[in-house]
Amino acid sequence: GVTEAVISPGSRSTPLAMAIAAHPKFRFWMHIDERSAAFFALGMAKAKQRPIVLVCTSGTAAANYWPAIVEAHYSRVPLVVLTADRPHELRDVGAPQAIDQLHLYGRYAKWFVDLALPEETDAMIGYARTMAARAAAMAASAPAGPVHVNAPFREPLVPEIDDGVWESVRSVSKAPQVLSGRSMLAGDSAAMVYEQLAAAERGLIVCGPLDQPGFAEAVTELARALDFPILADPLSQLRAGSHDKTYVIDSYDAILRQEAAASRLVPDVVLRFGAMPVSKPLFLWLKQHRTIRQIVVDDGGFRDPTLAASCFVHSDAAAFCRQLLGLAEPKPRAGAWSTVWREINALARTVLRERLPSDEWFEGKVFAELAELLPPGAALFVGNSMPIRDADTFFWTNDKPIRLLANRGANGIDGVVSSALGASVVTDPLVLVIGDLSFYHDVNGLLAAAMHRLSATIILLNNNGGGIFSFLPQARYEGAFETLFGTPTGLSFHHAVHLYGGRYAQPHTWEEFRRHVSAALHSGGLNVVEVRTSRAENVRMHRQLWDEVSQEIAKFLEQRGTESI
Ligand SMILES: Cc1ncc(C[n+]2csc(CCOP(=O)(O)OP(=O)(O)O)c2C)c(N)n1
Ligand SMILES: C=C(O[C@H]1C=C[C@H](C(=O)CCC(=O)O)[C@@H](C(=O)O)[C@@H]1O)C(=O)O
Ligand SMILES: [Mg+2]
Repeated sequence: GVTEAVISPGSRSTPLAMAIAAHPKFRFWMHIDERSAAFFALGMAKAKQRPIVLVCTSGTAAANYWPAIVEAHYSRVPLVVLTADRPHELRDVGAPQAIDQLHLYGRYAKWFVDLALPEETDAMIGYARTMAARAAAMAASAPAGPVHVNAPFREPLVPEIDDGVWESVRSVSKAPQVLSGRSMLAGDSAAMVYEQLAAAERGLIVCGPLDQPGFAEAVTELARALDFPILADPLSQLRAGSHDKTYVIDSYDAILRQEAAASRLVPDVVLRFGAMPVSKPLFLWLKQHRTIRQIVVDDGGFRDPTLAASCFVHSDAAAFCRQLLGLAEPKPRAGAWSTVWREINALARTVLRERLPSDEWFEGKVFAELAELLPPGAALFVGNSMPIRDADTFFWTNDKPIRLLANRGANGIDGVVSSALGASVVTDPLVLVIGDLSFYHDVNGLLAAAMHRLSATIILLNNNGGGIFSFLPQARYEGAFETLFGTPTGLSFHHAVHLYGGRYAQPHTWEEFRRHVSAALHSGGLNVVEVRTSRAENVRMHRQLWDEVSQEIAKFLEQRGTESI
């Protein structure tokens, strides 16, 4: 089932590149810069949810894959990394373009193999096929991630390809796991977890970054059965779509910044699916209240930075929801708990939406605008730093099926352009919202759009530096701040956009913004819409909105009286 590859040019990788080019079922994309190539493959694999092959030659070409492999490891994206290498006799003897590629990516690769040199015998061809199937299966198996296959070749490197070789390869499948009676693992997880959920008076479901078809329907049905509100991260795929959003809370980041609300809305139990959400107020709240019983459902590992989870369930998220639903007895709850969450959420969202500036530029407003502008079926790729946090606060629930993607494994500002362009191969139209330093960091990733005629609309939020640092304590150190943290570049990005054959626009009003984005969505190709903002103004407007939300919530709680919620 692996049929796509991203290949970077090299000589030692000739056998791999020519075999893939000749293979009747493979599609491949050439990418000259291996760092961008790896992020491009990452974005494609993230969107396809299937392993993508990377091919490069030996030397620092292979080393350039590193950042994307780290991101793939932490965001659980399947990659099969094929690095060509010198044969053993040319290793560590001063031969050209020979670096130590053994376990090059360390523990960031789920599996590593240094292949035997090729031999044209049935046994060795069988070995190669088994290694290929094993690599694909290891990359795809939960938790998914990158695998590294190091492939030494001797000269001559040009292969003689006989079309007869394309016979079916090995297959790998997985049967449902049945726990033995002697298993170290707890018994029937669903029954054990359901018992805790049913006993709770104040339950919450927290959905972190997850991208699993069917999960939104399953978890919202579970929320209704349990009468538990769902705190939905923008990357949980619960913010947009046709599923029931009655219980979906989308403004919890702003709500939990309000002390009175945060202290009165503490749950008894939290059932969390996937990684921790982006919201730092949510993370600090869960970490602070150690009485909350936290149950983490994940497809493996122990992702709990609060260090307070009492129970880990390794399972497919949607399947576990269905198991819990199978146990759920209709137990109508008074509804006060979920009602107050929904009322406060509606209040917070209304204040945020209504108090958005109508004329001034404000970075958060881009997400409120995109929720209206994006057509059903679009993908929204969100850059790290402020864009992902603004998506959390200002991309509210809506009924259009819009898929939200980001590189939240290691939260890097590198490779974001390339990852978005890789995803654009899978989902069209695709819009990327990215900051100026992140855009600068991977501007040469735009070559992929020119080389492969890709379509993507890039909304470049240019506040001339690292806007997020203005929200942090470092901002108080006037002297060093701009030099060490703001790092303004003063770059005019339209030159770069034109270098890669893109269309560039810089709107001066929100009406022009809407017109340029709509035109880009219809025209296809590479379009960059640059919005120039001020970091200082951005901080002021965020804080003003947070204050206004807090004041309105305080009034709401006062009206409700002091009774505990
Ligand atoms: C590869 C990498 N280098 C540095 C950082 C630290 N970092 C996080 S956000 C940020 C600034 C991002 O600036 P920009 O892309 O303009 O977004 P803004 O903060 O302005 O929204 C930096 C340097 C990082 N996360 N990843
Ligand atoms: C720039 C880096 O990332 C840090 C940026 C902001 C985070 C933060 O504290 C945001 C506060 C908020 O959302 O209210 C910070 C964090 O998550 O602790 C990130 O580390 C960096 O280089 O780390
Ligand atoms: Mg910036």
